[in-house]
Amino acid sequence: MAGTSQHGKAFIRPKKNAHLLIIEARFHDDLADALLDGATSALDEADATYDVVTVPGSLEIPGVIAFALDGMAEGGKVYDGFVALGTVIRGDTYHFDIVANESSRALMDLSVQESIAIGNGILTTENEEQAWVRAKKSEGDKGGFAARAALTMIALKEKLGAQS
Ligand SMILES: Nc1c(NC[C@H](O)[C@H](O)[C@H](O)CO)[nH]c(=O)[nH]c1=O
Ligand SMILES: CC(=O)[C@@H](O)COP(=O)(O)O
Repeated sequence: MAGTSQHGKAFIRPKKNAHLLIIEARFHDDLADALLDGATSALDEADATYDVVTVPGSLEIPGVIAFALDGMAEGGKVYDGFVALGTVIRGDTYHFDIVANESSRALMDLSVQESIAIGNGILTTENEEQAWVRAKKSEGDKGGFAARAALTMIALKEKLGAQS
């Protein structure tokens, strides 16, 4: 896979034991297993804890983060960061563009407007083959990448003094 590297220097870990929410879309079930495997392995390795919420498709992921933020504001469970996992594979219609673009747009809006740490592990590929290369922990490990990106954002939030 072109451009694959561990990007090791880009990742840092938070000082605190972070607790994250993984939201996984299972529209493509087997690929979802692979992404989740990578993400949970990365969080385990960093001694982070996590809950997992499952949704039907990637378009539902940002809404779940919004629900969790509402819950936190009401005294519910606190999450230091979020990991979004899903796979969008191009079909015959414009639906691909809607799911791929809108899921990421909403994640970016949440990230910037709510000042929250999000790792975006939603694959957007032309076909299943491309998706597998990116989802497998032993290959592209995009689930692991998204989890490490979320931990890095939590650490940067700590470093820059933002309140969680
Ligand atoms: N086609 C894909 C979808 N589509 C489903 C939507 O995400 C959503 O669940 C539906 O529109 C109901 O609101 N989702 C994916 O994650 N991947 C796809 O390839
Ligand atoms: C997200 C997609 O593109 C796909 O699942 C939908 O396929 P289609 O455009 O053929 O309806």
